[in-house]
Amino acid sequence: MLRMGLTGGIGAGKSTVAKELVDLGAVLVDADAIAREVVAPGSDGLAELVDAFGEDILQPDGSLDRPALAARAFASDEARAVLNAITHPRVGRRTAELVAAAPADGIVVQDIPLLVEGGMAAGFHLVAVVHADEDQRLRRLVEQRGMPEADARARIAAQATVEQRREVADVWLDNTGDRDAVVEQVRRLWTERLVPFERNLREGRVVDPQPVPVPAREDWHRQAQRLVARLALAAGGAAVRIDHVGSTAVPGLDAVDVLDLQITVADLDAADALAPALAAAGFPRIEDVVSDEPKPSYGAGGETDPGVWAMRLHGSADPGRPARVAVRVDGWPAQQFALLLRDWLTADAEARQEYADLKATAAAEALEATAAAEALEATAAAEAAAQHQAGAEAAAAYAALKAPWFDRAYHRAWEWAEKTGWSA
Ligand SMILES: CC(C)(COP(=O)(O)OP(=O)(O)OC[C@H]1O[C@@H](n2cnc3c(N)ncnc32)[C@H](O)[C@@H]1O)[C@@H](O)C(=O)NCCC(=O)NCCS
Ligand SMILES: Nc1ncnc2c1ncn2[C@@H]1O[C@H](COP(=O)(O)OP(=O)(O)OP(=O)(O)O)[C@@H](O)[C@H]1O
Repeated sequence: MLRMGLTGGIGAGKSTVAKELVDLGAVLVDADAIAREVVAPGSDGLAELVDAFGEDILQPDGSLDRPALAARAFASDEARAVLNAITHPRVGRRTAELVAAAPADGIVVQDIPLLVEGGMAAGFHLVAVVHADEDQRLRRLVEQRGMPEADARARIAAQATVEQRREVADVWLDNTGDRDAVVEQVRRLWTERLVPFERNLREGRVVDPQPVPVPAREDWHRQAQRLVARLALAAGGAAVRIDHVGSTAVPGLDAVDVLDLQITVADLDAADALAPALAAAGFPRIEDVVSDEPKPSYGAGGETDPGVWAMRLHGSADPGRPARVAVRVDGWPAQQFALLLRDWLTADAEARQEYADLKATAAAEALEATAAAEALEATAAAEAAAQHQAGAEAAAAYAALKAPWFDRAYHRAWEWAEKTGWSA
């Protein structure tokens, strides 16, 4: 089951997006609807609200007078905290029941207005934020919903900022245009990302990146932090630390668009025990990698023993966000070197340039191999197979190129570490 969190400020267009996703086949779990259910007449939720706020919040028929409660709740932070403390745990429990009842191969969309405020983002495979400018939202709420402007403003003031939502957004749905424009974005999201992501998740398959370096992207760091948060939640106490490593963690370095993450664990048994949780969170295991790491030809402290380069490798199942997750043992050379390489390349412009050149050469070779494969194959399936083969050849060519460079780099980086007093 793939779970996507859908959020956005009041009036941004969540319901509009959710409706389209349901039409496409998603299972919707709507937090606003559940929030109504848990305070329905006769519920213990409603009884608690009356205890806290008084009989004034009831209508003559005994049901909740929503405008009366809203007037209290959005007038003070304290009152809203009391309201949230009563409703949110109940909403959480009911949500869990509904999600558990969804089909195993379902794509579950959870529409949660307060996803960011509640710090829930890391619990989803993907978070989509619907965005419209504040004055646009106000206009829509006032004109189409008949909400008094002051009420709409009070709710906006009680919610997260645009910047806070950007932090958690894997997908940004722009609803500043007309309805058709956002619906088109939703359809593309569904076919290009959600459907293949769900299938990959179910089949334990990871996505491969395009093997071509792209200019360094400023948001790699932020994207990586979102994956780190997801991995941390999935790994729990087994993770000693989780870091963004590899080329995308070096500011300004052009790189293949695949995020490298490293989970540090106490030992390889801990790495193995983590595999099911990582797979369920969207990072299936790739294979047992014993020694795909650069092995220096000399060095102190056991670095030449292939055993201490052992790790477990996972990859992202999300077609929109290729990533590799190496699970390595605390203090072993490979775990230390991943952190050191990132910091050394960040500090040493010359080394960074050498490394960028190496990547560019490898990319040119990959392109040649791909072009040759395309020229040979006529059918789509054969082409896909040939592409895969070309990808493997390109990877092998890259490995052959990079091994000697890494062998030297390992020692250069450690020399730099000693000189500067670096520690992980
Ligand atoms: C205060 C209540 C009675 C007002 O009811 P009303 O029918 O006017 O609004 P409705 O429930 O349809 O919510 C509309 C929108 O208001 C915003 N909103 C609602 N509750 C909150 C809140 N506690 N904090 C910030 N914004 C909120 C959301 O954007 C939501 O989508 C109601 O919103 C409520 O019970 N809120 C507490 C539960 C809650 O937090 N729900 C939001 C998602 S779990
Ligand atoms: N692109 C659009 N153009 C014009 N009106 C829109 C557009 N998108 C949504 N609306 C309208 O704006 C209002 C708010 O949209 P919607 O109900 O989808 O937002 P929401 O985020 O679910 O709101 P809430 O936070 O109250 O649940 C609705 O009346 C909707 O019909």
